[in-house]
Amino acid sequence: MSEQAPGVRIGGLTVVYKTPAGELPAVRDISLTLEPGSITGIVGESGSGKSTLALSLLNAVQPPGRIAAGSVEIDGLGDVAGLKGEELRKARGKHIGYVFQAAQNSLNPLKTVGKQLLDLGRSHGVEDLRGLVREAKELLGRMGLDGTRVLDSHQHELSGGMRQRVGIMLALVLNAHLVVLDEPTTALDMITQANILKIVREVHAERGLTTLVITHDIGVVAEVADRLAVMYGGRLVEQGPTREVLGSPRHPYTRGLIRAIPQLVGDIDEAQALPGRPPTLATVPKEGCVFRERCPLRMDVCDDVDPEAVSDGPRVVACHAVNVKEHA
Ligand SMILES: Nc1ncnc2c1ncn2[C@@H]1O[C@H](COP(=O)(O)OP(=O)(O)OP(=O)(O)O)[C@@H](O)[C@H]1O
Repeated sequence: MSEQAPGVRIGGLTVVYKTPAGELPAVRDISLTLEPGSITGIVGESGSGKSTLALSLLNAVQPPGRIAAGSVEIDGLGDVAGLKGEELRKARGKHIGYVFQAAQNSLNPLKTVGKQLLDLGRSHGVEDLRGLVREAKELLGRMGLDGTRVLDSHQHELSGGMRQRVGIMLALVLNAHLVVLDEPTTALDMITQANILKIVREVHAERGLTTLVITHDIGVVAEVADRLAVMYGGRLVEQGPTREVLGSPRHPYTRGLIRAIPQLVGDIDEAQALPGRPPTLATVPKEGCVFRERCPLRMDVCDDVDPEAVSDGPRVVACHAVNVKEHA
């Protein structure tokens, strides 16, 4: 892969998990482009399929899950949905930096962070291991940690927030140009969170990265992302430039998500929780719109016909009610 920010084109991606009721889709027919050099945020409530989509970028969906259809084209790597074995292992880490959702718990409890860093470097053929350690310390220092101390520590000696920052360091240290951050700031207090998001933005700009941030917290996306994609029940319901989507959300789900956030609404008394609960794999409707059970704009057609994603300039919305209104 080139030393520049790669573009990523996800096309018609469907990922299923095997369940007692058969194989059910957690991600269904999703198409999404990550422009080179952009930060894209994916938001949605728990269970909407965000992590499954992110894992597909590394072809790392584990059984009982599998990519059932579609492609994930990454510039310089080709369709990673078709990569296997050694090729795939090399692509991970070196080309794609990844912070897993449970970053606080993903370190090896028996080895110091420094030893794990060296293992990571060796397994990706890094020759200048001293340089790697220097880089790791620099990144940890920027995130407000004492790099030397952290590298000498075992997992149990670090707080959840410190482990999370170690996870971010490990995702960035190999100089991958595509970086996927799954809930990068969940264990952090507000001030540390703001600081980490600032560093994510800085490193993104300095190194020329393409970055994907997965979060249930729309405030995080508002803070960092150029583009925003909203997932519900395994479908992408709305996407567009972050400012436009947050400023004038079109899909009723996006509107509901935004109305539920006091910081974005501007007044805690105005914030209204989104009624109802998101579907699970077993309850997500197989036909029609996945959001209809909670939708204030529900129409008859929503029961039978899955709304198509309709583009309007940089905005894309999949909703019968919105698209009828705006294209009438
Ligand atoms: N290993 C698995 N086996 C069966 N179902 C799974 C498995 N992993 C995830 N799922 C289901 O797939 C759906 C999507 O899960 P996923 O973790 O991708 O969502 P998410 O939006 O990232 O949610 P969260 O923020 O809670 O992680 C959920 O209904 C989840 O229960």
